[in-house]
Amino acid sequence: MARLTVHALEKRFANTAAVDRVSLDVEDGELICLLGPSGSGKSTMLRMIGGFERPTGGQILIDGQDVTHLPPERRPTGMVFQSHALWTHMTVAGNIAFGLKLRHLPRAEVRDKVEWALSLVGLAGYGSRMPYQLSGGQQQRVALARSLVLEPKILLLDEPFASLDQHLRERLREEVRDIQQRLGITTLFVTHGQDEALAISDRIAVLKDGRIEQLDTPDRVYRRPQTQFTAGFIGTMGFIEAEVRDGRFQHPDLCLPLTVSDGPATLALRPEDIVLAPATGPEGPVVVRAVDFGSHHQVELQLSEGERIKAMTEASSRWQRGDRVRLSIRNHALFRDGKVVLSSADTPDVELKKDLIHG
Ligand SMILES: Nc1ncnc2c1ncn2[C@@H]1O[C@H](COP(=O)(O)OP(=O)(O)OP(=O)(O)O)[C@@H](O)[C@H]1O
Repeated sequence: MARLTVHALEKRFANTAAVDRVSLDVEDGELICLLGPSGSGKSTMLRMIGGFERPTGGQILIDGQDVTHLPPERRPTGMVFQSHALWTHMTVAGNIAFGLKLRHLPRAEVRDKVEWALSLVGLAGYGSRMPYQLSGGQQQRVALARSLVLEPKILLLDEPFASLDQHLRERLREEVRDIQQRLGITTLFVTHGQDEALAISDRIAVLKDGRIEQLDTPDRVYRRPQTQFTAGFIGTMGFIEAEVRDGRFQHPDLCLPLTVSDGPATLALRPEDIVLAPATGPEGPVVVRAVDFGSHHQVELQLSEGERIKAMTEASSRWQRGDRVRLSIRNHALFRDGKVVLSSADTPDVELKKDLIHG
């Protein structure tokens, strides 16, 4: 068990800050996903923590010890990269034992630890195989075992399953989460997959342009996004722009009372927070696409001002292209200048929480 503290960590390449004075505390046994679009600085941050990239500023502490300037092999960290990078001329057991042999451990101890690591990743009995005799998923398991066998205090995973197909990726990330929880190992996991982050994290750090936009539990990142960027990046979100005047969001398709000051604002709606009913007149949003996903339908709507938003409806719903609807809204959030000014999930006001029907 260990605690990782990153303080004002910075990496500048010429004029750009790939990581821009980021501070982060990862608690004992916690798994934090670094989530963000391509180029947001996730890998650079992880590589600095692992010792593979030299910071241009800031500090990295593990259990209070400053490791900022130590080489990778002198840090209590284990890193797994996107490409497995196994030694092709060595057996699976040889790959896993390599780091232990550098530590000059007795042969019997090495053998026991390799067996332990192999069974931990579900590859008991595979020790004598060569890497080319394994599937991509099995090779990544070996890469994970090779890291874990050294019993690092901090596990660093850089998109470890990005090259695998979706089903395998889902299975492996669940296995990694199980192993991580069983060992109680403090972990940073880089991904640009929001599903992956939501599925396995204790907390998610949403990165944008080298900075943390929001650091929160998956539930809060999804339901209480603090910035419009986070709201749009995690899950599906529809945005509608209009004026707030006289305590109402002034949009022809929505009659929404809001307790915020007057001025332009952006309303954000999740598909599952929109309820559809048949329109009572010739006006209102129109269905432009209805897709059957089996478990539910997704209905794309064009609003009166031309905006498009998505609604999720029950599998039994029968909406078709061209249908006119009226909207009811459950949870919603309001943004101004990219920052949240109101989130109905945070509002104790019962009036705001009950369905609001177009009036
Ligand atoms: N060696 C380098 N030299 C110059 N710029 C670099 C170097 N490495 C990374 N960068 C830049 O730093 C920024 C962050 O890159 P980084 O690889 O950390 O992002 P990322 O979020 O991991 O992206 P991805 O998801 O595509 O891997 C990018 O703008 C990238 O172009």
